[in-house]
Amino acid sequence: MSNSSPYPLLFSLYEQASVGCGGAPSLWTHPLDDRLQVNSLDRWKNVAITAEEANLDALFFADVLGLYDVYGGSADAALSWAVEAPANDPFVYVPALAALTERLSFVITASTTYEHPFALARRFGTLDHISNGRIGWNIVTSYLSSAARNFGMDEMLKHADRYERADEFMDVIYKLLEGSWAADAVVANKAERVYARPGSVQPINHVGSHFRVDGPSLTSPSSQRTPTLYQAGWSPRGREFAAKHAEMVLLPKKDPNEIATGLADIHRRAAERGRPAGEIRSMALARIITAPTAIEAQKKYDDLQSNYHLEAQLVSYAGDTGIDLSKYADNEPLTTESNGLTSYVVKGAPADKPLTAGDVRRKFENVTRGTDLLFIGTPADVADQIQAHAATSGLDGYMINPLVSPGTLNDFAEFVVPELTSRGLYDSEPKSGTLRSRLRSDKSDLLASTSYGASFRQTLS
Ligand SMILES: Cc1cc2nc3c(=O)[nH]c(=O)nc-3n(C[C@H](O)[C@H](O)[C@H](O)COP(=O)(O)O)c2cc1C
Repeated sequence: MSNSSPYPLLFSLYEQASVGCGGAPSLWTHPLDDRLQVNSLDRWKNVAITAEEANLDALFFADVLGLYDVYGGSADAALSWAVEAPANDPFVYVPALAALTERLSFVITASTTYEHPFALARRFGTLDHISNGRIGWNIVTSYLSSAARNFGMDEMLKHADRYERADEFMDVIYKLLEGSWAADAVVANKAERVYARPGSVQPINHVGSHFRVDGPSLTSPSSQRTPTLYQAGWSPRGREFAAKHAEMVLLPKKDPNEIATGLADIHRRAAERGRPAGEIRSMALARIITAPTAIEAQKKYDDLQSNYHLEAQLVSYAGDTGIDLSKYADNEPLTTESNGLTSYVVKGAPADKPLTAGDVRRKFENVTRGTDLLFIGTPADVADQIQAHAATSGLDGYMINPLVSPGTLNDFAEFVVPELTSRGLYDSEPKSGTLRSRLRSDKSDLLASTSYGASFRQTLS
């Protein structure tokens, strides 16, 4: 475990301002699902308030910047199935939701490939102020060619180039948010007629391969300064990035032993940079199907299965990986080359038997997908499964990936939270403070002194 005491576990809610949320792209068609209300703030208010009342740590917003137009060579199927479409801007929802809640934190996905670090630092700085430090950033490099074409590029950057740009992006963010305003910069004294000490606010004069930014930051330091940093790199380059920057890593795997090995590798890489294991917390996405009895839970599963559609899943797979299964017959061997989400490519066939399109289709035949972590059964069964998974994987917590909204969240709050609480696995006491202070054992609001980002404080303040 990454912390001295692994319990209680952390729990957040995974969402996307979309109808066909990535993890369950056809289940918005379920009669009880309310995702068609994506454009209504009331719908999001209900989600946020339920999450806050259940004492989840954070509401996480995934995001994409283009349509899923790989399957069948067009966006038709993605639009028809609403696969990660529409894609509203989470930055617009979060200030409203922060005003409607007091304790819940919000993690927003933002891309280092298509944002500009100066503008993003300003937006995060402002949001962190008005939410009292309840903001996290899911740092992504993006994987859709359609996004590249929306931002004036012919095709997306190669995987390694995306991470290289991301590293420089982070330097600019740290220079602005950690370095450009010293701790004593804001005086805010009406009698002396001084807001900020000019000498304590310094330009950053950043000149790099991708960005030229004079600075300083346009926002004064917020309680966290840099938002709490989430990241989900799994490739060797992605893990190196996580080891350098992330405070929360999201593991795109379900097998607890595979997760444990990946986590150990990230922690080893972090240790080489002087970062102790406890500085990097960890979560995986989890699906939960629960009801008071095992028979009712199985009925819920069957009901979800009858509203699940393989084609929507294949549209999602095509967008994630760039591999279009509509072009392959079942027995055809499949490429596993990807410039997209390399870790999402279904692999695993022995060398002498290439993976076929049929193998991948079969993997996605059921609603819980062969690739996803599922906890199913009575509340006690689910708690047993979570406990066993956490003990083997070493994860600090789970991000609930709703199958049906708001049903999955309501079931978790009603059935699973009391069971986990009674076992000491869930902290159901209302928690206040910044997002970072909730994740860190020392309760600090600021980046750890051993983090790479903190090094920009000394050089520039
Ligand atoms: C829980 C989770 C959430 C993710 N959310 C997003 C997202 O919202 N937008 C995005 O572009 N990528 C998202 N990703 C993809 C990651 O940012 C990353 O590209 C992926 O895990 C592969 O990393 P790798 O290329 O280093 O293997 C997510 C991954 C995970 C595991």
